[in-house]
Amino acid sequence: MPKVLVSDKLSKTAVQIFKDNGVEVDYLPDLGKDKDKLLEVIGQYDGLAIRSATKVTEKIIAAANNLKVIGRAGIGVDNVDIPAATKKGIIVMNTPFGNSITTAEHAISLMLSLARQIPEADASTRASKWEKNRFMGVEVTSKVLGIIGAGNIGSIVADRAQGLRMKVIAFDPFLSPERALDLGIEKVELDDLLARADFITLHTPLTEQTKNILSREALAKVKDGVRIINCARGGLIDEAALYDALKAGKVAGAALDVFVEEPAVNNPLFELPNVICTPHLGASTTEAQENVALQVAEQISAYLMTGEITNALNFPSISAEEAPRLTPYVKLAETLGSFAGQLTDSDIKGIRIEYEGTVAGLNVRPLTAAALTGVMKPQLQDVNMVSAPQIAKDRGIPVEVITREQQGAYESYIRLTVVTDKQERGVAGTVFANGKPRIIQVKGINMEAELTPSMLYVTNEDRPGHIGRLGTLLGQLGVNIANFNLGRVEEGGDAIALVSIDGKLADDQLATIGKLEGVKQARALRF
Ligand SMILES: NC(=O)c1ccc[n+]([C@@H]2O[C@H](COP(=O)([O-])OP(=O)(O)OC[C@H]3O[C@@H](n4cnc5c(N)ncnc54)[C@H](O)[C@@H]3O)[C@@H](O)[C@H]2O)c1
Ligand SMILES: O=C(O)CC[C@@H](O)C(=O)O
Repeated sequence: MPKVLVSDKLSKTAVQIFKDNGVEVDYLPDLGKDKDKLLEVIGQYDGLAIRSATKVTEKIIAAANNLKVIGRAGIGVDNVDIPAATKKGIIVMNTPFGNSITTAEHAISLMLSLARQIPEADASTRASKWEKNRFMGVEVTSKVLGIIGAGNIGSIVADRAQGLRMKVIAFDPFLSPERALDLGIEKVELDDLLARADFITLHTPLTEQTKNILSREALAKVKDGVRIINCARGGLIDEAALYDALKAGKVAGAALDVFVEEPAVNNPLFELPNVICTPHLGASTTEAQENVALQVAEQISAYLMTGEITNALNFPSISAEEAPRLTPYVKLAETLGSFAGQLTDSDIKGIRIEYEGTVAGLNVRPLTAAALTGVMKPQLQDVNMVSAPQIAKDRGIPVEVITREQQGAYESYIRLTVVTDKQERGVAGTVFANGKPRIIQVKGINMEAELTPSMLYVTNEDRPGHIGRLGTLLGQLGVNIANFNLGRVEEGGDAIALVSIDGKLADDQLATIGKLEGVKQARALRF
């Protein structure tokens, strides 16, 4: 039974879902904050469910020898070292929609709080000051709201702001004009947004491009008296520059849910009266926390129990319907890769994978990942479908994928070609009705062979007596033949024998076979 650790404070709904799905679960909501303890125990788990407190660093991942999946109950995965997880073959998934409405509502709440200085007015009233003249607010109706990042949350904010009769403009290089039209918002450049917005709200992830998107220079370009809201990530605004702009009155107010350093305890911005702060509460509603806990537990369970992949950030999704249809082809692709990988000694210059017929209509990305796994496994023990594409990329191995409709006799087949300096070696296979992979062609030579755990691969010249000599030699070596498959280019040309044998060939047995008259190459293959 797979075992999952919940190391952050997730709704207990998650625990019940894991149990209902047959997954063992340890709910230790404070463990994530204790790096040393986490390092000590992580090796026991197949899955890890987190929010933002657990930092899944390279060191934690290195110690996570059984870990297959990390699930973030939320959106941002900046607390997970995704490249390290990918290299180790660990799926990283999030729940991209579960807290979007809640976060958008928090942004709107902060905007209205800024407009009417609600926190300060509240504090003053409780202090028995009744400062009715001090708190003069602004209306939001007809004001321009500038949204930076119009994705899931940004577009919900746009919708709610339109309900408040605001004019919404957005800067998002990935927002298509059609989508902007659908949302009823005006797509603008950043400088235009800075110059026109009465309120600016940020909804992008923190990336190299978005870091300090509200920099000192950008803040110098804003409309005087703008109000800024950040419910996305600390680091999108240059906090020192914001401090100066607030002090100078260039920015009338800022409402911040997120900070460069979190937990934020000594942030200079706290001194300013025109700043409203919340402690990263964007996703903190009962509804959102139920949603994300439920989703992450379902997603992790599905992956561990059935191989279904949803919302993975480092692997293509595989739906519950697709998973059973893909399984035999995953096996075929990995087997073809393994076949070619075991026969490849020199540097790989490229890999070509052709999908023809029905298989070409499936989601071929997992199949390609499986084929690459097969090719690389003989050289690298720790490679799997998650890490293989990245490893191929890191090693500069170009991977070409071709899909086409059925042209030949087979309803479906996959051909994998490994290109080296010396040659191109192609191997093709299909899946028969029993779901088992079968080889149908090797190096352009047609043959039909089922792949069994232990095989002998021999290339030779097609000469009379060769098969007899090979059979006799195997008998003399005490090797039992389970199946003998043959193919040749033409009479007297290159030929291949693919022999299923019982047990494993020893090195000296293989060397003896290699010396047999007419044999060009002899290899032991394991599947
Ligand atoms: N405060 C919280 O508790 C809380 C809760 C949920 C999400 N978040 C954060 O909110 C942010 C947005 O989440 P989302 O679900 O809307 O993400 P999303 O991926 O749906 O949307 C992000 C948008 O940003 C845009 N973008 C990317 N780079 C950009 C750039 N350089 N300039 C302008 N736009 C750019 C993208 O095109 C996309 O449309 C994330 O950082 C997420 O972590 C915070
Ligand atoms: O888990 C949380 O409270 C915050 C989540 C939020 O930052 C997110 O990116 O989803």
